[in-house]
Amino acid sequence: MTERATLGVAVIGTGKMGADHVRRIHEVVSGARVSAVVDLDAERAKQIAARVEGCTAYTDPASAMAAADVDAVLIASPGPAHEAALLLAFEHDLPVLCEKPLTPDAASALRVVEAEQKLGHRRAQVGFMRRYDAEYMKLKSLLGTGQLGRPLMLHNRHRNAASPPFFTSSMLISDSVAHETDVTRWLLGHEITAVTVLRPTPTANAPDDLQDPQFVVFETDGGALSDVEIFVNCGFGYQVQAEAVCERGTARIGDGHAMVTNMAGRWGGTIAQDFVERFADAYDREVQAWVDATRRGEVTGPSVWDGYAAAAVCEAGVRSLNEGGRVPVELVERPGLYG
Ligand SMILES: NC(=O)c1ccc[n+]([C@@H]2O[C@H](COP(=O)([O-])OP(=O)(O)OC[C@H]3O[C@@H](n4cnc5c(N)ncnc54)[C@H](O)[C@@H]3O)[C@@H](O)[C@H]2O)c1
Ligand SMILES: O[C@H]1[C@H](O)[C@@H](O)[C@H](O)[C@@H](O)[C@H]1O
Repeated sequence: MTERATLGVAVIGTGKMGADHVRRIHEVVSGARVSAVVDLDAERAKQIAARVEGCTAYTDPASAMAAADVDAVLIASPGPAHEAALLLAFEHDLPVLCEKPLTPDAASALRVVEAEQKLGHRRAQVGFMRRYDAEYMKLKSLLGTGQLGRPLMLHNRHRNAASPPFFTSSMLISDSVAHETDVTRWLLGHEITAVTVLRPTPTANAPDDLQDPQFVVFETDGGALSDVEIFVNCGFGYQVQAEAVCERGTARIGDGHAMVTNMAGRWGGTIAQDFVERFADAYDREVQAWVDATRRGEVTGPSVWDGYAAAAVCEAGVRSLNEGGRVPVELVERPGLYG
């Protein structure tokens, strides 16, 4: 298959993540250029477009996707807007990189799976970027060697310095723990079969009515347990850690000891302050891999099925959060398109 010339990408949503992806495609990634940006906020779209020569600002995704210089779409609008943008991209048969979550609930995610199946070929990759993080990749490859034996448990910690004003208790699951649903499925190669969410007394540092932190337990069809401490107003920085406990040993990532200093009777390092800093390399690798695959006419990386499975697990998690107890996860049969 011949490689396409430079890929013209439309970035939909130019907030924190979308603006960072525009910078990435413009300055870091090879083989692509930002030919369009879309934001409901016209002023914001114009400001971001002005950073890239030849980039047009739009306020609606349909006009951008119809433009002659748009070959592919990167969706970075909020989760509830993803379904409409994905279905529109499929109508134009355009390749898509869609930020997580695929959609915020299982029914809408399933509609996306069905729409892609109708196309008859994979078109979209979901932005579960931890699969491209050097530390997670090392852990995945170690588990793959079998040296540690069968994984029994996975302990995950996911801490944000502060949550944005629009964050709700359900979003700790559907927006944040969405990452650990994918990490658990990907690292262990198991499906998650049930979710239990426990509610410690909230921190006084979270906005009123926000259940923060939460403690989540996943059960898997391979008999493993994966737990997640999700704490989005920890105050001190951005931390993502994982420890696999296996039959013959353990392996841990995310301690972030890039440099340790000793000074004035103390030792220590620094903690990243947000995801843009902590996962910078992973986002670069993810977007480059998407551009390269797209130019080869392929779709690789986390699939729409992975996005649907994560949405179904998160929906069960939100039910457990609101109603209490253990909630089983029901998935439809996996279509052949997803192997
Ligand atoms: N992979 C990661 O680590 C990571 C990190 C942060 C955010 N995200 C994801 O990226 C997406 C965006 O998050 P963010 O933090 O940048 O949000 P944000 O609120 O900073 O930005 C969203 C932008 O989208 C615009 N918008 C809203 N609805 C739109 C629509 N229908 N069409 C076009 N534009 C629209 C808003 O005006 C805003 O500028 C979310 O899905 C989020 O979960 C992923
Ligand atoms: O949308 C963001 C993003 O996915 C981050 O990676 C995660 O740490 C945050 O909790 C979430 O709100």
